[in-house]
Amino acid sequence: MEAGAALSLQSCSWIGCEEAGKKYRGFLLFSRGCGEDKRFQTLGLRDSRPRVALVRSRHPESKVSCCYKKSGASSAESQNFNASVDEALILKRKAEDITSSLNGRCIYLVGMMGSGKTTVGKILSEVLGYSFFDSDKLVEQAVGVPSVAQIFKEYSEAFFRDNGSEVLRDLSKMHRLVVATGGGAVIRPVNWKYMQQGITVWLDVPLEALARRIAAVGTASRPLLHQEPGDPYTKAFVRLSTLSEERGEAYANADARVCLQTIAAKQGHDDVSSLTPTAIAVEALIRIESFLTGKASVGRLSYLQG
Ligand SMILES: Nc1ncnc2c1ncn2[C@@H]1O[C@H](COP(=O)(O)OP(=O)(O)O)[C@@H](O)[C@H]1O
Ligand SMILES: O=C(O)C1=C[C@@H](OP(=O)(O)O)[C@@H](O)[C@H](O)C1
Repeated sequence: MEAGAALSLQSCSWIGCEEAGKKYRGFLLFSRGCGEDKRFQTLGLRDSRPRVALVRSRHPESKVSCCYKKSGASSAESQNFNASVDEALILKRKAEDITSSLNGRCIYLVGMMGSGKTTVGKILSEVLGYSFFDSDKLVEQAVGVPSVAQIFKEYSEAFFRDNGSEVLRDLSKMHRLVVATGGGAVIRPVNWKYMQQGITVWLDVPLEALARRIAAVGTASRPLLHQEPGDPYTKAFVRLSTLSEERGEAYANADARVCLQTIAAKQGHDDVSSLTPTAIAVEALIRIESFLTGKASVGRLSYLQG
């Protein structure tokens, strides 16, 4: 289903699209003209569980964003995500270059917690004229619990992962979406089956940078980091190291790899913390283009066959 079909249902209405007609028959879709974090709404109960549906984005038109102010950043991490006008133009041109070969296929961003899937995903969605979804937020909506941490606590990690798979399955039937997946989505082979309906992109960020970013915002929203002792940076670094070892092979299954160290090297330095999300988004488009033109693939199916 074209996401736009669902997205075009701005006000209170019954779902009329083909897929919704089959699957979500009889559910009332409503939109309150809300902001970007409320582009999806819980519908109603089917199989005794709430479902999600897409509603119109307030900003469906393609546009270039070049300034991102982080909220809640510590002074050490405090920075404007200022992309230069050049970067913003390069991003726009690159997006125009690949639009026709993308042909509406969805983009699934995978990577460790804090790798920038949400931040970069929003930029990509805007410049491509796609809609953006965070699969964890859709799980929260579907379960009716406001945070992933609370889902882990009240139910279990397995319950969270089951719901994550259902969300990915539903999204895989749609087009023109950028999806920021949860960092652990890659561990379930069935999720790859869903994500490979579109193009998967791995944001490969050094552990030190991940831990720095997570320490800046705290570990409260990331339940897998709660158990470790120590200060937020150490907690994050220790746990992320183990997770990264466990998952390295899984991330490498992505169609395109965006390696921050490589981008920094291209820019003539080795400091990944100076890379703007826009520069990372540009690299993502370059890698997607290489994948589409058959010039590069990190290894589709290798994880599933292994
Ligand atoms: N390029 C970047 N440089 C510095 N900080 C970043 C960058 N990209 C994202 N961040 C910050 O890192 C944190 C995690 O980013 P987020 O996009 O939420 O990651 P994910 O969705 O992969 O968990 C956020 O505080 C975000 O502002
Ligand atoms: O790596 C993981 O297993 C997880 C990553 C989190 O998502 P983000 O990658 O968006 O932080 C969230 O799904 C949950 O805390 C588990």
